[in-house]
Amino acid sequence: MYVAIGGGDTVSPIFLIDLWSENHDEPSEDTDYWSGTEDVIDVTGYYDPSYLDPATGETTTFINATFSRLLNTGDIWDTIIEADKHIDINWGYKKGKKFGFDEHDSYSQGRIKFARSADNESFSKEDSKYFGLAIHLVLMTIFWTIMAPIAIMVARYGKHLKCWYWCHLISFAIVIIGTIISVSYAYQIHHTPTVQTTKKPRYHSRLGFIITCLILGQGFIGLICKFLQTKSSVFSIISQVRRAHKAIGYGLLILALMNNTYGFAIMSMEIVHDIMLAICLAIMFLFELRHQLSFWKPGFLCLKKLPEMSHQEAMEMIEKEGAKLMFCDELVMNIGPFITSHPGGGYMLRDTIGEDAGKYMVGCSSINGELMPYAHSRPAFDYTKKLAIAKVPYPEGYLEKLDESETNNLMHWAVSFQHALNETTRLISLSSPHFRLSQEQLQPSYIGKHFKVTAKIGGTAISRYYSAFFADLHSWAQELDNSGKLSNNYPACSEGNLQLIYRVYGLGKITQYLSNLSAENIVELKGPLGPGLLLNNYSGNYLGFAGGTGIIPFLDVVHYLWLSKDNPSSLKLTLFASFRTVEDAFCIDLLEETSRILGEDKFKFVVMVDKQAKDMNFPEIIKKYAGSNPDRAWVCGPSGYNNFIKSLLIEGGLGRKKIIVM
Ligand SMILES: Cc1cc2nc3c(=O)[nH]c(=O)nc-3n(C[C@H](O)[C@H](O)[C@H](O)COP(=O)(O)OP(=O)(O)OC[C@H]3O[C@@H](n4cnc5c(N)ncnc54)[C@H](O)[C@@H]3O)c2cc1C
Repeated sequence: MYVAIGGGDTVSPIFLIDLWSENHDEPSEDTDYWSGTEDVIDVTGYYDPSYLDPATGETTTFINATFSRLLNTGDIWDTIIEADKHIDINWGYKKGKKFGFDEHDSYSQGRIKFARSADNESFSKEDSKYFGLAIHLVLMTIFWTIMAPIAIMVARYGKHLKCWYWCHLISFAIVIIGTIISVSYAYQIHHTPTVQTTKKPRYHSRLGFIITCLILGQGFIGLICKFLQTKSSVFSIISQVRRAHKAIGYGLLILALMNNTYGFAIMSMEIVHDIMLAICLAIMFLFELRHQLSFWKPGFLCLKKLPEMSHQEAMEMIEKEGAKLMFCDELVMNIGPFITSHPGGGYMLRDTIGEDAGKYMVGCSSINGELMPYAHSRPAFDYTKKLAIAKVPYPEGYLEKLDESETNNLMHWAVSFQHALNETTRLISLSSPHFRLSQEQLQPSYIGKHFKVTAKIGGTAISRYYSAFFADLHSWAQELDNSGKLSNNYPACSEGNLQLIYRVYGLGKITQYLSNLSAENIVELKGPLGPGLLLNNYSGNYLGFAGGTGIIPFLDVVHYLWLSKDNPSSLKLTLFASFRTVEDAFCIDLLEETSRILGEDKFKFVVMVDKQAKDMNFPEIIKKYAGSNPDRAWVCGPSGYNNFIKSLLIEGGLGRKKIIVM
């Protein structure tokens, strides 16, 4: 209930009007509302603008107003006054002739008790309700304009930080609990029947109610999301729950910021709110811009300061210390703190420790081959830099640099020639005026490394990886081919040229691009990259599993065995090669003939084409070989194939650390 008291600039009678307002807007008369009645009765008193205060002897203004009102008027637009209980009262006044609500010079609030006896009367200048609502406003501002955006930004931009999850969880736990308490408190001190509420308070309370219900659910979904990311390996469920959590989170933030707008408007403090909201949105916008465009790249700058670490050293850390390391091109990443934060689920990273993740990042492989390959976004590539703990130097001597100013990060090689090994498989020979492939004796550590080919296709840069090899297939075939049995379809390797073999896919982006290149066309390359076979010396007993073009890294091992046939060497390889069709197979006669001449105790070669694998009970054979305790097993093929072989090897008793998945 408002009671407006009006007067003039001369000693005059006063008048009072019974008004109602829920917020700090101009109130309307009760009679303007539905079923409202004028309930101020028996008004007497006067307004004296030059009243002589007997206490101070000074002239001042004085209002004397006496009126009656039933404690319970029965009008829903009047507060029920309970006798002997404190109620809140606000007042404002102004000097001047004009009567209005927006020009009060002074205002304040307090508490008053309408007492049954004089002893019980009380009045104090303090308004508990106003104070309570002000606290609610401050808390909601802190929670939703500061803490919630920080918690969201930590989750969006800080997943590489160890503490991000706890920051997110604790911040939101505070926001959730704080909101529920503050909203309940605000409702307790300010519950008003819906029919009495005007537009802004009504929207404010309804939105507040929706937010309070949603935040509890959101907290619960957040915990489920974390549980699934940590424990589950069902990608579709993880991704749906994560998306729901994200969508509700953003929705909640928008609703809460809208509701803060109403809250501030009710308190007539729009300007404060607008400034805070503008700052909050500007900060969020800048962070997002940076995230999307990477215009400020601390990760990139830090890269130069990273210590160097070889693939071997990183693998030792994995084996001996249980470090959770992974490679991405030249970077060594510590993915430990990130495992359960990976949007696709922690299982994806757990399964690929020790592997080069570049293939998953660029979208030419998917985990276990179960999903469609997914080309990661630019921000995801930035994460690899943030997670990097070291940089692998390019192997010295692999490529001879003819021009020291050139870098392996971005090389341009020209096509010398392309040669069809079969209907779908091509050998491409590349030359460069700035680089030459090593002509020295082949270092074991070079074997199995790959190069990254990048091309702009349809305006987008697409990258794929291709294994390089050193063996000169032509002279190898000639040396083997005493009886003229070989197909002799092998091109001679030009000195210093880089050789890649690729299978052309009908819809394959990069293989279509490569197959359309002619002599002298330029190919953009980065490399050599990847751990390769991690061979330290030419000794040991190894198992090799090659799926399709996965046979390429093994060519150099077998070629070494061939070249060293007259020297005693303790290197032994058993190689299983699988092809989908006979037409897909290549270099088979070369490897079979080498095996026949060297003998199976040096190089055993088993080649299978699709159905053959079933006929010969391939899984049992793999398990048997795994049980023969080789020094290491190399698995190189599409990710589905790799995963299949890896699990059979583990089932057969070979330790995970002995299996190198390429
Ligand atoms: C370390 C490493 C080394 C490698 N070495 C070699 C190598 O030496 N030689 C070699 O040939 N390959 C190699 N690969 C594989 C190579 O990187 C490419 O994945 C392969 O050449 C296909 O690339 P692409 O761009 O032509 O095909 P992509 O465009 O990636 O398509 C691949 C296949 O998927 C199909 N496909 C694509 N998109 C869809 C879709 N939306 N729906 C259904 N099907 C689709 C295509 O038709 C094609 O059959 C290697 C991979 C890795 C990780």
